[in-house]
Amino acid sequence: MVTPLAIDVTGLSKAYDGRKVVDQVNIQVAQGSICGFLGPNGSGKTTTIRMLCGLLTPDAGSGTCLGLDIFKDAAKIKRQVGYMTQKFGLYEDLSIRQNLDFIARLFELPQRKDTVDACLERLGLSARQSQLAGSLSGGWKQRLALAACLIHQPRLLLLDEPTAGVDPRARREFWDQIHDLAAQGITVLVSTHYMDEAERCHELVYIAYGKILARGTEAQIIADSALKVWTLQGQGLGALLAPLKSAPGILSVAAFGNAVHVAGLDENLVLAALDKIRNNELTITPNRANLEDVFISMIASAPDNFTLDKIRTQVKT
Ligand SMILES: Nc1ncnc2c1ncn2[C@@H]1O[C@H](COP(=O)(O)OP(=O)(O)OP(=O)(O)O)[C@@H](O)[C@H]1O
Repeated sequence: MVTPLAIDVTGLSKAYDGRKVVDQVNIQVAQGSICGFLGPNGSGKTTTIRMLCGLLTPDAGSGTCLGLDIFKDAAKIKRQVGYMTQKFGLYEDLSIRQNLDFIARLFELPQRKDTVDACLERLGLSARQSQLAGSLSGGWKQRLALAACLIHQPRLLLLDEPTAGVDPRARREFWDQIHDLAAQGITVLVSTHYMDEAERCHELVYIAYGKILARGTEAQIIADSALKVWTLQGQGLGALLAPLKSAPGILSVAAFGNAVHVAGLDENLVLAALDKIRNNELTITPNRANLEDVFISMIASAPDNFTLDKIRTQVKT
């Protein structure tokens, strides 16, 4: 049986002041799947998410969220989607329970007290329910924010960098919750800058300069990139980084602990660059690309719309 799509949009576009910040974006996410939405700052993730949940009207495109038309049924979509914004959006001078009760009123949920109790219980917030939201640590604030976007039992969660600034343990607990929710059939589209979180997603979409550059599972994206990577270890690595970065054909040079990853698409060019710095102190071994190598290399080789815009303006004037 084919799993229905919770998100199925084509050609989504949005421009601000004549500049396309989301450009012909297609996203399909199967129901119950966790899709990681990655991309550098300003690449269009928030704008896309806001178009999906009906908060922003696309300039162009078509499609459905939860089977509802993103243009005609925006109000209905909003009621069935949980949207967690980048910034903590709850009332700091209300307690955890009061915040959840407030949201339950907004959604006009029946049996409000029982609903809030169940939500507190589900997110492990019952013992802290009287604590003011403003006095919570980052991890607990994030848990409350997740509770707030789950209270009306949405079928789709749109999470915009939900774990920014949260410690590793709280992040791990958060991701365990996300997987529990997906196992219950809830679909999740989550934007993140953390590669370990990307690895916990069922599938990934990578956007840069408003355009989707890659999609698929982690393994598919790495294989499709055809990126060649070598690992360098040894003395004096620090001094070699600058010359390597500027060598032709090198798309990414990154230190990982005591090793450096050097990546490029053209094996001959990378090997030529490595030959120039080769010495007896260095060990150079071919390696498997990781997601970070792939994404950094994609940015290095992607056309920068904003630079292009600048050039076009200069040409006109
Ligand atoms: N209301 C707006 N008016 C003008 N420009 C905007 C507006 N909202 C977003 N932008 C611009 O659109 C581009 C995409 O922004 P968006 O917030 O969608 O990126 P993002 O991928 O979510 O970034 P980040 O990872 O930093 O959150 C940016 O250049 C941003 O400055």
